[in-house]
Amino acid sequence: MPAVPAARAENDADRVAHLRRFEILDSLPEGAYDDIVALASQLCGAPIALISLVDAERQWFKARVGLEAQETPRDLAFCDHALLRPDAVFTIPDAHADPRFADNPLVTGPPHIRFYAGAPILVEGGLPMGTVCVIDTQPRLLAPAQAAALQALARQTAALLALRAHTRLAQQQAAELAKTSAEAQRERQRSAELLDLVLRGGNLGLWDIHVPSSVWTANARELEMLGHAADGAGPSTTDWRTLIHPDDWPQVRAALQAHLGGAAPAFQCEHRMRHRAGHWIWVQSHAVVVDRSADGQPLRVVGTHRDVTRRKEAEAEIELAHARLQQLSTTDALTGVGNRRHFDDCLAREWARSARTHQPLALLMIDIDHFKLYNDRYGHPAGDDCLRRVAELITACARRGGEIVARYGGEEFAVLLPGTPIDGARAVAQRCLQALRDGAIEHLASPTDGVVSLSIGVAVRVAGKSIEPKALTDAADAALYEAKRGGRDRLAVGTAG
Ligand SMILES: Nc1nc2c(ncn2[C@@H]2O[C@H](COP(=O)(O)OP(=O)(O)OP(=O)(O)O)[C@@H](O)[C@H]2O)c(=O)[nH]1
Repeated sequence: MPAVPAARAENDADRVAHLRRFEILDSLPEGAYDDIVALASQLCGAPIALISLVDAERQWFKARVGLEAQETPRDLAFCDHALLRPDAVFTIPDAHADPRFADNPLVTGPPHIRFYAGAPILVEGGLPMGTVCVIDTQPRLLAPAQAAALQALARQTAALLALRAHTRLAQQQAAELAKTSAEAQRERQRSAELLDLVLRGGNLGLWDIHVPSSVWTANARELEMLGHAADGAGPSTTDWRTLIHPDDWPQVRAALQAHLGGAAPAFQCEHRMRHRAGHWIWVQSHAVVVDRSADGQPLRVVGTHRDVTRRKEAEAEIELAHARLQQLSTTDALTGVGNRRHFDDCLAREWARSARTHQPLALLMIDIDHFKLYNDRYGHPAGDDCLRRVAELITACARRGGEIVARYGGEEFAVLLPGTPIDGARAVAQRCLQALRDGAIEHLASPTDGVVSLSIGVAVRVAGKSIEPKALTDAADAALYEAKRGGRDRLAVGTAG
């Protein structure tokens, strides 16, 4: 008659799943479990003692004494029967006399079981995982104290399983924590790399000011920008204010105070900073308050600096070029005094001023006498030299400041005298005539004294609603004509319009 397998409990699948969660099946031997079977064998005086865990189709021995086999099929397992009465010690006093086991190969063959007693190992929730059991080759019984000891050892085994579960959970949590913290570390690293990339890509130095102490710290790029070693050896001062150009300090302070006081969302400004080599570099500065005290006082400001020295230099060059261009566009190339365009602009401007202030505006129209004859006699290049010299002499006569000397036409000059009444204008004209006489530029072809002379028309007007600037130029032209007609080397004053 074959062995009679135990009936399966309804929750057997749950039980097996629970057992497998301990991940103990097929694990290596462990001292704590070995101790339990050694104790069971000794306390019960049995040659064989096992911790048998009942898997789906086998029983596997976590610890054993007196038996070679590591596992047996579940159908042959005495322990499987013990699971049906979880609260009691399952005992077979004599397997030969029990029809369920008499033909069991473990009874008829090695290890020749006659006696079996198994205490179920009950884990949390009351599910039996297997038994702590003792086996003898002789029929017998357990004393009540031995049965109680076997149950105590089964509880110890359950406690070991619970401990194993807790340990594994703790290990898993520790591993997850380590993973999370490694991920957080990696994330921090990535952020730092990204920030570095942004700072490098934008060529930005990073700085940090502790506001109450004004102590300044900076990253490697900032230090490098200021000429210090990137290894962190910064400027000898920790007070950032001493690094700022004194001329720029008021502007920096105002921008900073606007932000610290809440009037501006950020501190932004361009200013110069001291380079270690002694020169100044231009930086574009951006910063924000990142920490405030409980009462709202700024504690920490973090910002960036971009070196904009090259841009600033380029801007200065462009400005200079622009100024040069501006000057070129208003200057007569031959004589260096203002050109006609400049004169026209100045006349319009001064006319408007005269209209506002009711101050007189005087104009001298100055023409070189017999200049055609000069060119004819001395040649055109000498004529050019003569024009330059005359321009110099006239400019020297208009020395009050505010006067405008311009080349009006070929050998004709104009001097505009803002705020000058007729007497003053006449005096300037006289000085010009005298300067030419004193200058004594040889002009042997001139019927007038053998030196270059001038004819000057003088006119003065106060601008008004019904009078145009042309009135002034026409009057000066008419006066000039009078001077020519009167014999040259003289001035004539235009009549008041
Ligand atoms: N060398 C030189 N000559 C110039 C320049 N611009 C105008 N002239 C000459 O100046 C002369 C002006 O001659 P005119 O207008 O006849 O008058 P003028 O000979 O000075 O005689 P008056 O004005 O009547 O005294 C002309 O021969 C022009 O060629 C210049 O830039 N350089």
